Amino acid sequence: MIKTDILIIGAGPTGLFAVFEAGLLKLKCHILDALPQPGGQLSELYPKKPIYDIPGFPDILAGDLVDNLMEQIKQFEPGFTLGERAETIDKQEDGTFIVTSNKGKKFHAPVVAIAGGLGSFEPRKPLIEDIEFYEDKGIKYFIKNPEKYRNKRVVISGGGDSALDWSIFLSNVASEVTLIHRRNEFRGALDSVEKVQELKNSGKIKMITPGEVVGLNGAEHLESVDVDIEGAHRNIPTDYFIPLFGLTPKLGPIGDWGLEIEKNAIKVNNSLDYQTNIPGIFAIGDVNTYPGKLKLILCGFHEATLMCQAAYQIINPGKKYVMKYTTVSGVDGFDGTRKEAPKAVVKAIT
Ligand SMILES: Cc1cc2nc3c(=O)[nH]c(=O)nc-3n(C[C@H](O)[C@H](O)[C@H](O)COP(=O)(O)OP(=O)(O)OC[C@H]3O[C@@H](n4cnc5c(N)ncnc54)[C@H](O)[C@@H]3O)c2cc1C
Repeated sequence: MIKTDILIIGAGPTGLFAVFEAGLLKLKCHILDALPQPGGQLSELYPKKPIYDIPGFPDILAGDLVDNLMEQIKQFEPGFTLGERAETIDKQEDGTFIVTSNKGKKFHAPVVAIAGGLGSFEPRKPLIEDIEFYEDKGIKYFIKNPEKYRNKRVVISGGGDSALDWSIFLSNVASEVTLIHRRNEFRGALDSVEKVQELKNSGKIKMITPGEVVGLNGAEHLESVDVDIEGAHRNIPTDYFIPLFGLTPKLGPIGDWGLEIEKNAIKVNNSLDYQTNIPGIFAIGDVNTYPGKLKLILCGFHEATLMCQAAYQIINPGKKYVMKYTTVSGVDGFDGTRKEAPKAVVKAIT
């Protein structure tokens, strides 16, 4: 049994930053994630994409943000259990919780913070015969490492941001990019649509609209796709077919924990601390919902911060906590490290 102060379910940016904020309050965290690596959507869906709305970073690659968060929390020595899914939760008589993973591992904590994001990632798959046969033999639903596609022929289908953004990105990597969408209009950001149009005009990508991939060919590996273009059929030789039709959000087992759920998200009390209808269980980041909710990384950071303050009160009932700036108090890592507050600042404020 692993014992900790806060069990965090989900190692996305929200869960990772919660470790830092908890550490400032001298609370220990253990993180459980179904994926084999930390970072949530950032590592799984777009590690090589720049993010432009992280305060203080004019731009930062998603993968680098995850690396930075891991570096920032190292001093608080969080425990990690990766590649295991939180399956069940049992409330104990003393109000604490025991969470059990799908592999039978048990975690005991007075506070559980669900930072499960979209839940388990389930790509929307097109209904094409034999599609399962070609999975990992030329069909990909996520792009993890764009280098895999260097000098390869790629067919992307979809009409949203992912399809547009990856077509733009891979136009500089792949030997040939063909973007296929079943309508003439795209749903993505206007500047991405314009960029794709420019790339098409300059011959850097091919575009087929309206069109739909309806058949897959190849003996051992995908060799070509059949496209229906308003009733006419065309065969396009390709090494990879990447249907980017979005993800079906699935809360998974957490959906059966007795939490109030609204549209696949966990309802929380946003005016205070992101606590759910079960005291001691919090939901932070993309997984929660409340009036005005924005699914953004920086909002997850904020929610994690307030959640930790409330967790402190549950773990240390009646103990008063006075918030101090890190510039004033410094940071005492659990690993014995100390980041000193600058002396001049301490003097000016105390
Ligand atoms: C293509 C794309 C581009 C984006 N660009 C931006 C941007 O520019 N700026 C921005 O602010 N946001 C952006 N976002 C949104 C941003 O990625 C999310 O807001 C952010 O990832 C939410 O973080 P999170 O930690 O709450 O959840 P997630 O990142 O989704 O992480 C949740 C983790 O929980 C785990 N998990 C779920 N259920 C369980 C379970 N039962 N047991 C164990 N583990 C579980 C999952 O495996 C996952 O690792 C983008 C999203 C996408 C898809």
